[in-house]
Amino acid sequence: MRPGHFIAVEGPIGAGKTTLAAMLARELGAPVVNEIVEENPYLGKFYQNMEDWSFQLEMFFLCNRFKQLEDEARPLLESGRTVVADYHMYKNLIFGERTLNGSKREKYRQIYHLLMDDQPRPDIVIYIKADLPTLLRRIGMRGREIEQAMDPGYLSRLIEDYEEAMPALARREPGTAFVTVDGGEIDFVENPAQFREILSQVKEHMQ
Ligand SMILES: Nc1ncnc2c1ncn2[C@@H]1O[C@H](COP(=O)(O)OP(=O)(O)OP(=O)(O)O)[C@@H](O)[C@H]1O
Ligand SMILES: Nc1nc(=O)c2ncn([C@H]3C[C@H](O)[C@@H](CO)O3)c2[nH]1
Repeated sequence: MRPGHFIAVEGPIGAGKTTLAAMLARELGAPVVNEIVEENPYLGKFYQNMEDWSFQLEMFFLCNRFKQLEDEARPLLESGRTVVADYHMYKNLIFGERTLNGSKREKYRQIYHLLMDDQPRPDIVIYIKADLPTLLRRIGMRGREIEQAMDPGYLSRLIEDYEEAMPALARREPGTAFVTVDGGEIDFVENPAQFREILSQVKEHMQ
């Protein structure tokens, strides 16, 4: 059987990852792995006081993603299915490097490698980039209460972090296909032709 593909959608907060992952999964008849948001006990506290809560929050995301990759994605991929995820494991490092300092950052890096180095890695990554006004508008529209306290400066730094991290990931994993979507320009929700264009690029990499 042709082995399944592991497709990850990435980008800064509110870029449209979950939305695009669901649309792609539907078209490809693939199961989707979504990161856990609602049951996260630290996210609201973190947006009110990042310094106090960053380590707990990053560890929570890391452990949840480890469990999902291990328990959900791996068995599906091993059975030959294609899987779509609304995150790439590398996201943990992007956020961890931004929110953690000193010895906590170093400990977190070590735990990241311990947990993630032997996890299945996506072979197709879709990077949705978007500018600050677009992200702020979407986060506002989505209206998750806890996110309304988010510092726009944090979001703006994350946009820059992603702009550095995605090419770095591409260099580190030359076998991985990257599709970049300009989320400020391309509207895959409102414009079906633009969604089909993304889908056809993904399908090309699945040949
Ligand atoms: N291309 C788009 N056009 C219009 N609205 C969009 C578009 N993409 C996403 N949205 C809307 O923007 C909001 C954020 O989208 P979504 O939840 O998919 O982002 P995300 O990247 O998964 O966010 P997070 O980083 O918080 O997980 C949602 O309300 C969604 O309906
Ligand atoms: N600090 C931090 N580290 C992560 O690994 C991480 N992954 C997601 N998020 C935040 C963004 C959205 O508010 C919300 C949903 O994506 O959770 C994160 N925050």
